[in-house]
Amino acid sequence: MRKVLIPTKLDKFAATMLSDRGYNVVLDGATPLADLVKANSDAEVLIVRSEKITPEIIDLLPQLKLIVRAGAGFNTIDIKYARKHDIDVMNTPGANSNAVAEEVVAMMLAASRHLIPADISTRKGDWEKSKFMGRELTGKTVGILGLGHIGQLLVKRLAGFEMKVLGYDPMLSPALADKLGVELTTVDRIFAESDFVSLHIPENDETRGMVNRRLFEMMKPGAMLINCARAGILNEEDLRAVKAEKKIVFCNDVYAKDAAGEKSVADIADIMLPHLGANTHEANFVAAKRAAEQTIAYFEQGITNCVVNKALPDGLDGKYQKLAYVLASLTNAYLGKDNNPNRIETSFYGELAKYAKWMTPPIAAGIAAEFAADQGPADAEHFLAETGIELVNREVDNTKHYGEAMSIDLFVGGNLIYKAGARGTITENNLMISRLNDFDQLYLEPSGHHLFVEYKDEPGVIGRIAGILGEKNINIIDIRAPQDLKSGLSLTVVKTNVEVPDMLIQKIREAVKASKAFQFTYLP
Ligand SMILES: NC(=O)c1ccc[n+]([C@@H]2O[C@H](COP(=O)([O-])OP(=O)(O)OC[C@H]3O[C@@H](n4cnc5c(N)ncnc54)[C@H](O)[C@@H]3O)[C@@H](O)[C@H]2O)c1
Ligand SMILES: O=C(O)[C@H](O)COP(=O)(O)O
Repeated sequence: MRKVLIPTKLDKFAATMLSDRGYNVVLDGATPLADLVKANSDAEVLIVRSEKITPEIIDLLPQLKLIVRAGAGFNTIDIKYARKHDIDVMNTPGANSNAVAEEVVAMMLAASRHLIPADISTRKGDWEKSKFMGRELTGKTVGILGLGHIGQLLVKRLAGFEMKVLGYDPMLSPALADKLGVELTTVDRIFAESDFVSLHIPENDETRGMVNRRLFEMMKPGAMLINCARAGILNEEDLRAVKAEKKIVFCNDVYAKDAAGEKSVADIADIMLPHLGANTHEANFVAAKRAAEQTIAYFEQGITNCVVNKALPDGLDGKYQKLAYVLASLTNAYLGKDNNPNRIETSFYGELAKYAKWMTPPIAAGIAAEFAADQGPADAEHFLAETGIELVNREVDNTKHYGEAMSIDLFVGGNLIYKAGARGTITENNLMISRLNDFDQLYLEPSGHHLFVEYKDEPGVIGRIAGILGEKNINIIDIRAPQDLKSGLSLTVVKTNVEVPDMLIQKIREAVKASKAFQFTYLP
């Protein structure tokens, strides 16, 4: 009988459902986690909420196969360490999102109408009506960073207030944004134009500290900032530095540690709650039910679609997987949408060679939008085989001294082979593309919008490209122009402040007789 340990205050429904199915369940939300784990070292499943699951805790459970986070955020679980020990980690996406969306609306209203201080004052016997002059939500602008389960529901819950909704989420399609009534825009514009900014992104290596002074300084005076996501995404010191001057109203639900005691944000938070976002009977029940259902489906049907650490080998910097994605997607764009690759050849130099299989998911995602990069290597290999794409990992020559670099080449066709390829590495902690096709020494940082123009080398071409962009007020941030001496071709890569419209690309193509002209925008 598999043992399931639930060392948290989770609705009893999970324990009942699993016991009925024949699992041996220990549910105890009172005993300290370490004690409980030591007393149940034969557990194969751990179902948790925000408890910190460290390598020490994992080491105490030698038979552990699955950790289920009954909730959304899994930043409290060492998912890489779990992967190293072949332990899958899953969350229960969307199970508590309505509770959080409603909490955000409650905070917006409570802070706008001073409900908490007004209650305290009136209870005391004071009558401070003019002190508590409020503001209305209706007709104002709300900016939402992260439009996943919670962000999208928040848009729906706010519909009655007829607000203008600005949003930023690289994974939200323009079509869905349109349907929701969200104007997709930049993070900067969200902070500059919103009366209310609500954060709904996960905490990870990319988002930690991203909400910082630069953004706070852009905020409108008196605007409200709501953090019901994670403490780590916001730089508290930066907020402290500008809060008074900008009169930012700050509502907060999340802390570095979920525990009693003084809170460092106490001096800057206008409302602070003890991580109440998911704390409703309804959300607790749904999260419990989903955790139990997913556990049963995992062991009895092999269903792993909610596993969040499939593509995470211990010891590999995740930036290399992002690089693999960037190289594959850029190379695929170089081929053009009418040329689908049927063979991928890869070279992994230096230490990267031992992580080759872990690059397959981001490569597959880079060439096929329908494949999600967080799937595991086996899923990716299966997907490529099903799609008819051969994957070849080449022997590499490490005497080239490329360091930790990778090349990805895509091939189209049978007899008449058409190919595109790129090589890249990480330098000074940034992604860098060093070769595109046979254009060497490119040294391009893949971020923002790039226009690629390939043409037979002749003087004056870069000037003509710059002139056409300038006529339309498109600003050039950077230009690279390597040559391929063998073919006599040149490549001009222009980084622009905005996307270059198709019509302008066509004009450039004709003006410089380009063999190739396309624009590419990298995901952040
Ligand atoms: N206060 C609470 O009790 C509570 C409850 C649930 C979730 N949360 C937190 O809220 C977060 C979001 O929850 P969710 O259920 O909506 O998760 P989700 O995974 O459905 O949505 C997160 C969204 O953020 C987007 N995103 C990731 N990085 C981004 C970036 N740099 N910029 C913009 N968008 C980015 C993703 O594309 C995704 O759409 C969780 O990770 C968790 O930390 C807090
Ligand atoms: O990420 C989540 O799901 C929330 O932060 C809820 O956390 P909790 O289950 O500890 O309340």
